[in-house]
Amino acid sequence: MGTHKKENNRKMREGKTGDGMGNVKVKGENFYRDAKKVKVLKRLTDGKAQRNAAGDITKAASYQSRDRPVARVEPNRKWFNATRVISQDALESFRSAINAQASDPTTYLMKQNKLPLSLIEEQKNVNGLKEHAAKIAVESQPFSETFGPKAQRKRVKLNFSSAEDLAGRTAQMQDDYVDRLEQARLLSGKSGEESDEDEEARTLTTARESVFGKGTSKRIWNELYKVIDSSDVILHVLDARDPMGTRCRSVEKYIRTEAPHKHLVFVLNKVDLIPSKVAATWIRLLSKEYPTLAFHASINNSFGKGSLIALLRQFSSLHSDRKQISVGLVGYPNVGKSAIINTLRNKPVCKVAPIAGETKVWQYVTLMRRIYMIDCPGVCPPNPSDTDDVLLMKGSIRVENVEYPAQYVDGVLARIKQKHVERTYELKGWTDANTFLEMLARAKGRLLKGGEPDMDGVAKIVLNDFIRGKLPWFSAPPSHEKTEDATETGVEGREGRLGEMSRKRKRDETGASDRAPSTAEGDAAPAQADDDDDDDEDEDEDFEGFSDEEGIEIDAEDDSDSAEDAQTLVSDGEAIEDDAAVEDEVLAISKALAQAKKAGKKK
Ligand SMILES: Nc1nc2c(ncn2[C@@H]2O[C@H](COP(=O)(O)OP(=O)(O)OP(=O)(O)O)[C@@H](O)[C@H]2O)c(=O)[nH]1
Repeated sequence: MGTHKKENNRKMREGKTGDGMGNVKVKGENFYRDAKKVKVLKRLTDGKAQRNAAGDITKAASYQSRDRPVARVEPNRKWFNATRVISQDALESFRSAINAQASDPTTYLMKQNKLPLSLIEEQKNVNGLKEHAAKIAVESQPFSETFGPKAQRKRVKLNFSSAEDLAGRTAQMQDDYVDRLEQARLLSGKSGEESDEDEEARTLTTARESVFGKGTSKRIWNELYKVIDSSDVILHVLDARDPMGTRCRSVEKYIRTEAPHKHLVFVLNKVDLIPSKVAATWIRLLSKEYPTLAFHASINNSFGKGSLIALLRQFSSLHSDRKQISVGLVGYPNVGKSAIINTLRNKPVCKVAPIAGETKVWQYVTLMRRIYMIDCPGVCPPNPSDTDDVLLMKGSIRVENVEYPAQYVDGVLARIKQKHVERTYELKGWTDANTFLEMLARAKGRLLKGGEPDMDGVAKIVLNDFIRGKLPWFSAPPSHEKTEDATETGVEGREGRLGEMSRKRKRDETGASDRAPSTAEGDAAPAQADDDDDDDEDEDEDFEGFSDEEGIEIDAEDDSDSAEDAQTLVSDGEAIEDDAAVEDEVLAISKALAQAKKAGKKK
C-alpha cells in the first residue's frame, strides 16, 4: 500500500478499479488517521484484554486498568513569584557592594532598571510625612529664613487675634452647627419631632484620650473569655470601696446565660480600707445575688483566706469526678486579683502593682493538687456610667498616662470629706480644686520654672493617694445612705489603711487596745485554731506533694478565724427577708470582721 499517486498507478497497472477494492482513498480526503482515530483504534487492537478459554478476563486491557497512572505536574517558575526573598545579611552585603561601586567616581552603574534600587538605597524617609515636612521647612527654607531674626516666611493668616476670640469662634461654630441641623430638619419636614440621634448630634463629642480605652480592647476580652471558658468557678473580685462600680454586669450576664453551670462567687477585696460595718452590709446585700466573701489580700496579714480556701475545696469536692477544678479571677483592673492569688499561695507568684493593667495575659497558678487558679487581666466592660473620671477613680486607668490629671481632682475632692483631705495633706482653706492643688504644690515644693505650681504633678499624687487608699473613701451601701454622713461613720470606724494617716490612727488604736483587758473575743482565735486541727488532716491530703516547694502553708490562726468566718461571711445567696434577722446577721458579720482585724493587728 502506497501513497496516493503510487497507489493509483498500481491499481491501474493491475486493472483493479472501482469501489470495494481495499483501502482506496478518494483524492481530496486525508489518507492518514487523525489522533482521535488512532486512539480509538489502539483501544480496540492494542489494548485488548486477555481472556482464558472460558472467556474470563485474565489480564485487563490498558484502558480497563484500575491502577492510578503516575502523574507529574510540570514545575513552573511563576509559582514562586511572590516569594522572592533575600536575607538581611545578603541584602546588607549587596547594598554595600553597590554603594561602593556607585560612590566610585571612575565607574558608573549600567542598566539601573534591572536592579531593585528601592532595596539598595538606604531608607531615608522613614518618618514619611515628618521627613517631608522637615525637608520643605529646612531644605527649601533654611532655619534662619524660617524662624530666625531674618525670617522671610509670611505669618499665617488667622482670623482671630486673641485666645478669647478663638474660644468665641468655637462657641459660634457650635451655634452654626445647631442652626444648620435645625434648617435640615425643617427642610426634611421633621420640624418639631425630636429623636435621640438629634440629641446626640447636638452635643458635640470631645476627643477621648486613648488611655481611657484601656481594658476594653479585643485582646483583653479574648483573654477574659479564655479564662471564663476554662474555669469551673469564677471569682468576681470587687473593690470593697465601690462594689457596685466594680461589678462587671455584662460578665455576670454572660455567665448566667451562656455558662449557668459555672459557679460565680463575689470576692469583696480590700475590706481593710472600709469600716467593718459597711463591709458586712455589702456582704449581706451582694449575697442575695451570689455567694460573697470578704477578703483582704496580703501575704502577711490577710483576711478571709481560710474561708476562700474552704469554699474552693467545697467546689472541688462537688466536682469529685474531675481531676482538678480551675478557678478564674475576673474583675476591673487593679481590684487585687493577682494579690488574692499571692495571698492564697502565701508567696508572690503573680505580679502585683498599684497600677492598672499589670496583668497582661491569663496565667495559670497551681493552688493545690486539685485546684488551679487563673489570673485574668482586668477588664472594663462597657458601662454608660463609666465616664473618664469615674474610671480613673476606680483605679482602672494609669494616672501617669493621663495628660491633664488636674481636671479630675474636682471629682476626688467631692468624694472625700474635707477634713480628711486636710488631715492627710496638713492643708487648710482652699476654695476649689485649683486652689487646693496650688496650695499642695507649694507645700510639697512641686514648682515649675518661674515658680509656677506643678498642678498636674500634684494632681497625680492626689489621684494615686485616692486610688491606693491613703485618702479614705467608700461608697455607702443603700441602707447606709440613710446615715447621711457615710464617710464620717466609716472613717471613724475603720482600722488598717494604707498611708501615713492610717498608721497614725493605728498607733493610737493599738495603744488603746493594749491598755484594754483581753476580751473573750480576743481569746477566741487560738481556741478555734485548736478546733480546726481535725480538719487540717484532710487538708494535708490536698496539700501533699506541694508542701515542699509548691505547697501553700495555711497558718493555724488564719485558718481558724476564717474557718469560722466561712459560715458567717459566705451566705448562700438566699434573700433575707426578716429585718431583725438582717440586723443580727450584719452585727455578726461586722463582729467577725472586727475580730479578725484585731487578731491581725496583734500578730
Ligand atoms: N489595702 C489593700 N490593698 C490591696 C488589697 N488587694 C490588693 N491591693 C493592692 O491593690 C493593687 C492592685 O493589686 P493587683 O493584684 O495588681 O490588682 P489586679 O486586679 O491583679 O490588677 P490588674 O493586673 O490590673 O488586673 C496593689 O497595689 C495591691 O497591693 C487589699 O486587700 N487591701
